[in-house]
This record gives sequence, C-alpha cells and structure tokens, in this order.
Amino acid sequence: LLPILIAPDPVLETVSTPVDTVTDEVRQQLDDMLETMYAAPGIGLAAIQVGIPKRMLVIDVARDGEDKQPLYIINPEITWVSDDDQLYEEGCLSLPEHYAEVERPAEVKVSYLDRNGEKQELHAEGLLAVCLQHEMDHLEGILFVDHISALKRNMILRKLLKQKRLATAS
Ligand SMILES: O=C(O)C[C@@H](Cc1ccccc1)[C@H](O)SCc1ccccc1
Ligand SMILES: [Zn+2]
Repeated sequence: LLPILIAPDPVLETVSTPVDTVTDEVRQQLDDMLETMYAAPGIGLAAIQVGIPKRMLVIDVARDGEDKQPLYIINPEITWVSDDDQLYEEGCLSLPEHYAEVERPAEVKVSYLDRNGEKQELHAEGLLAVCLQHEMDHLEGILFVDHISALKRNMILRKLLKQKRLATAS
C-alpha cells in the first residue's frame, strides 16, 4: 500500500507530467494505486495523491459486492462536455472526512491511453463523470475545495493542518 498525501500539502498542487511510454514500471505503479484505492476505500485515485507526479489515475465505481471493473487512465484529455451540469457532494482521500457540493458538467468524453498504451475514448455520466473530473483536477494540482468558497476552503484546510500537527506532535 502507498501512503496517501493529506492536504494541505504543496505536492498536491503539482501539475503532473505526461507519461511518455507505458512501461512495466508504470503498470506496477497503477496496480499499487488500485490496491491503495480499494483499501482506503475510495472509487478513484490520482498518482499525485501517492506522490507520483505522472498524469495517470485509477477508477472503479463498482459498489461493494458488485464485480470490480477497474479503469486505468493515462494522459487523459477531455474532448467534450455536456451543456447541463450536475451537483454532487464530493469527498477526497487527501481531505479525509470533509465534503462539499461541487457542480460539474453532467457528462464528459475523455480520450486516454489504457494500461497497454492503447488509445481509448470514454463517454462518462453520473458518478463516473464526477469521479473522472475530480481525478483529472488532481493532475492539474486542483482539489475539490478549490471549487467552493475561499471561506469554506480555508476552514477545511485549517482543520486538516491542525490535525496533521497533532498527529506528528503525538
Ligand atoms: O480522493 C480521491 O480523489 C478519490 C475520491 C474520488 C471521488 C470524490 C468525489 C466523488 C466521487 C469520487 C474518493 O473516492 S472519496 C470517497 C468516495 C467514495 C464513494 C463515493 C464518493 C466518494
Ligand atoms: Zn481527490
């Protein structure tokens, strides 16, 4: 399992670098990310959240008990967004126990490389669309709290910083 960085952390603000070649090392990193995500538990994880500044992420929105269908997404690019938006109360493994309503396009089309380095196109809606956009924000160093009021964002980051200081002090 890989340690998940907790905000506030300047590393989480990194703009991640594209993956040149999908090597066995990249595939191993994706597998480690997926295992870490399931254990959290979460339904998505971006590489920067475990300190790897590469434009790649894993997602599995299957609920417990359903058969897992992991997505390995490398160098994703949004190619279309719907006109209508949807509101969703988002969380983040890097901001544990904090949630806020975020408005995003209801549907997106994304082109990306899969774990074999093959070009893929995905049309996402519902929770998958929310998660995909949330993870792709991470690749730009953007957290879901960057979409809410500065007041609420600062309150959340101040609380997390206090908890981090307590954790290291104890
Ligand atoms: O930290 C992350 O990026 C993973 C998030 C992804 C996510 C956030 C908001 C909405 C959808 C996905 C974690 O999975 S947060 C835990 C979670 C689990 C189920 C549904 C929503 C959030
Ligand atoms: Zn997140």
